[in-house]
Amino acid sequence: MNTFEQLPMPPTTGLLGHVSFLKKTNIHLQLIEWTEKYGNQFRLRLGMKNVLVLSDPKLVKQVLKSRPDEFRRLKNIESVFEEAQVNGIFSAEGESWKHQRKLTEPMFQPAHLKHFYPKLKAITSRLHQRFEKLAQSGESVELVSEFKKYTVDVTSLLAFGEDFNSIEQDHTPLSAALSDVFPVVNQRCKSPIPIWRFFKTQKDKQFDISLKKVRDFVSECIEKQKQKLAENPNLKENPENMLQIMLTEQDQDSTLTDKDIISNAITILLAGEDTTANTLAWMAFLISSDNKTSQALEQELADLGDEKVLSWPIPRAPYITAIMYEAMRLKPVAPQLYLEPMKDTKIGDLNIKKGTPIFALLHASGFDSELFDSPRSFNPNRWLEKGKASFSDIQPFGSGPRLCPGRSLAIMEIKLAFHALLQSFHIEALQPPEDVVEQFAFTMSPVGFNVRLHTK
Ligand code: HEM
Repeated sequence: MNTFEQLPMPPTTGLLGHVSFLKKTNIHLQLIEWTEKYGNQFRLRLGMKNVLVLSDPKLVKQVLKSRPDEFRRLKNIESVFEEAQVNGIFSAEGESWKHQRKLTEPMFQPAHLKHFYPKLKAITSRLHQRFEKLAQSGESVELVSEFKKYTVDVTSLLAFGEDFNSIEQDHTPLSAALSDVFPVVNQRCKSPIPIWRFFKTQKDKQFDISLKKVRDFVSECIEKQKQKLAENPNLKENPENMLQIMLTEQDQDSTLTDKDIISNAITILLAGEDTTANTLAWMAFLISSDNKTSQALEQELADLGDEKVLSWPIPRAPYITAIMYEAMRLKPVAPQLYLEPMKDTKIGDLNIKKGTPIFALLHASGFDSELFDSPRSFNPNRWLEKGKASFSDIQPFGSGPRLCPGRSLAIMEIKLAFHALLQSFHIEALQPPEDVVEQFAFTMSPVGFNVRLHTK
C-alpha cells in the first residue's frame, strides 16, 4: 500500500512545483498524458501543497457520491464565487447547497421540460433561420458562437422567463459579458495566491465590468418576475421559471436573500451556456473531419422526416445520440472537478488528509483501452453495437448527489440544434482538423473551428 507521499509525481523544478502547468489551457490533455505514464493515482505539487490526481472511475465515483458530507468542491472555489457575489448552487456547500439544489431541480423535471418544449422549439426554429441566412451569405461561421447564443436564449427563457433573442442580434452584450467571466473565475479558482486582491490586471477590471452587466440583467429579470407574481398570484402554485420558484420560496423563507437568487440565476446562465454550446460545436467538428459517418447520419436524418425542427416527443435518434456520446467522450467539455475531503479519510487504500486538493478526472475513463476499443478514434457505431460501449463508463455530467441537474435539458437542446443544423445544411470545415485547438478555461472549447454552411 502506498502512502500519499510515495505516489509517483511528474518531474518539476522550482519552489512552485506544477503551478505553471495549471495555467495552461491544455491542462486536461496534460493530465491524461500523465495518467497514461504514472497511473490512475499520482501526485502534483503546488507550492507547499500536494495534490492528488485521481482517474480510477470507481474511485472518482466513490468520491463524487460521498458529497456533500465527506467531500466538497475545493474551498477556493466557494471563496472565489463568494467574492464575485455569485456563490450559487455550483459553488455552495452543506445545508446551503442542499437548499439551493432543491429550488433549482423542479425546473429540470421531465414534466416541466415537456411544458417548456414549444418555447424550445421556437428558439430552435430561430436558430435554423439563422443558419439559413449564414448559408445564403456564404460567410465563415464560428459555430461555437452561434450555439452559445442559442443556449443563452434557451437558459434565460427557462430560468428567467425572459426571451433574450440573441440569435437574431449581431451584438450580444450578455453573451459577450458571460464569456469574460468564465476564464477569470477558472484562473482564480486554481490560483494558489489571490494576486487579483492586491493588483488588478486589465482582465480583472473587465471581469468586474462584465459581471456587473450580467448582474444588472438578472436584477431586471427578477423585478419583472416579482411584478408578474404580484399581478398573478396563481403563478405561486404553478411557477413558470426558476425565478418564480425562488421568489415564491422567499415569501416563506426570509433566509433566502435577493443575493442568493441573483447568484443562482447567474450560475445557471454560466453552467448552461458554454457546456452545451461547446458539446454541439465539438459534435460538428467531429463529423466534419470524418466522412465515414455521413451515410449513417444522412439515413437517420431522412428517417426523421422533413421537419426543420423535431417535434415532441423528441425521437431517440440513436445515431445523433451516438455522435453526442462520442463527442462527450473524446472532447469532454467539463473534464475535471476540483475537490477536497472534509475530514481525514481513505480513497481506496490511500489515506488522505482533510483539505488535500483532489483533481478528479471525469474524462480519463473515456481514453481507457480496456473500456473502449481504439479509444482515440471517433467511432459512433461503438455506442450502437451491443456490449461495445456503456454510457456509465464515462461521466460527462459528473456523478452522485451533485450530478449536473441540467443534463436532460442539455440533451434536448443538443438533439434539436444538431438536427436543425444537419437536416438542412452540409458543413464545410475551413481548416484542417489539427488547426482546431482544445482550450480549457472552466469548460473546454474548440478554438479556431470555422465552417461554411451549404444548403442541402
Ligand atoms: C453538455 C452539457 C453539460 C455538461 C457536459 C455538464 C456537465 C456538468 C458537470 C460535470 C457538473 C459537475 C457535476 C458534479 O460535481 O458531479 C455540472 C454541474 C452543474 N450543471 Fe451542468 N453540464 C451541462 C449542461 C448544463 C445545463 C444546460 C445546465 C443548466 C441550464 C447545467 C447546470 C448545472 C448546475 C447548476 C451544476 C451544479 C450542480 C451542483 O453543484 O449541485 N448544466 N455540469
